[in-house]
Amino acid sequence: MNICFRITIRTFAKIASFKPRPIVFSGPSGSGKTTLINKLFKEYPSIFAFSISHTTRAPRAGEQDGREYHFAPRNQIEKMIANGEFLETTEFSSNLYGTSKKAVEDVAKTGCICVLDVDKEGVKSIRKTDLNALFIHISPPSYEILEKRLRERQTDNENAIKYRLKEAKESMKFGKEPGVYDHIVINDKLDIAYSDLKTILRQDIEGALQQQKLNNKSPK
Ligand SMILES: Nc1ncnc2c1ncn2[C@@H]1O[C@H](COP(=O)(O)OP(=O)(O)OP(=O)(O)O)[C@@H](O)[C@H]1O
Repeated sequence: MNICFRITIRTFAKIASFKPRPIVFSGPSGSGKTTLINKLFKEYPSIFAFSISHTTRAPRAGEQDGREYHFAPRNQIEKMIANGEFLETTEFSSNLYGTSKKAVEDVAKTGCICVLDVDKEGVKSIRKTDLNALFIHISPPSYEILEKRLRERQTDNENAIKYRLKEAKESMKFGKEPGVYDHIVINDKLDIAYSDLKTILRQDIEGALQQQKLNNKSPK
């Protein structure tokens, strides 16, 4: 076999074999998940991507089916749930929301690392599936600092803050349960938390960057 041909086969084998694993972020509201995820997206715009969720809620002005969400009627989503097509679902303000396995696979197929931001129920559901994901818990340095950050964020009224703080206690307890999360990042000083996160994700990021280089070099 000619050497060039052998190298090409090896290259294609590499391209076919590498599939970035999804990263599941979870932690109390206000712990800094969005802040840290946004930093990853900013530093690695071609590496990380969100999957597109399904929802029964009506599209808002400017939203497009298949871009912000897959908009679908309740009976269709319920049928998909019954077929085991979802990794996790949740009901909020009388609307169903869910992340389908296909939506996450679609991201992996592009060579990007799929980012999921879910609550503890979502973590429990995804843990039960065969999705080879990495689970990261983002934790505030303390409950008191979490409360301070939620108040300073100024996005919620008093009732919403009280609700988030109540949920946070459960989420912080859940974060310490053995075997649930692969890593815990304490978000005290933002730069340090981000650097810790990048250390955890170093191999995933390098793998995806490598993959994208191979994809760009491969014959079209
Ligand atoms: N290390 C940090 N130090 C100080 N403030 C921070 C830090 N990380 C995040 N914040 C601030 O705390 C607030 C909550 O952060 P963020 O919105 O990212 O949390 P979240 O976990 O995504 O919350 P939710 O689940 O409600 O979306 C924001 O105002 C953010 O700017």
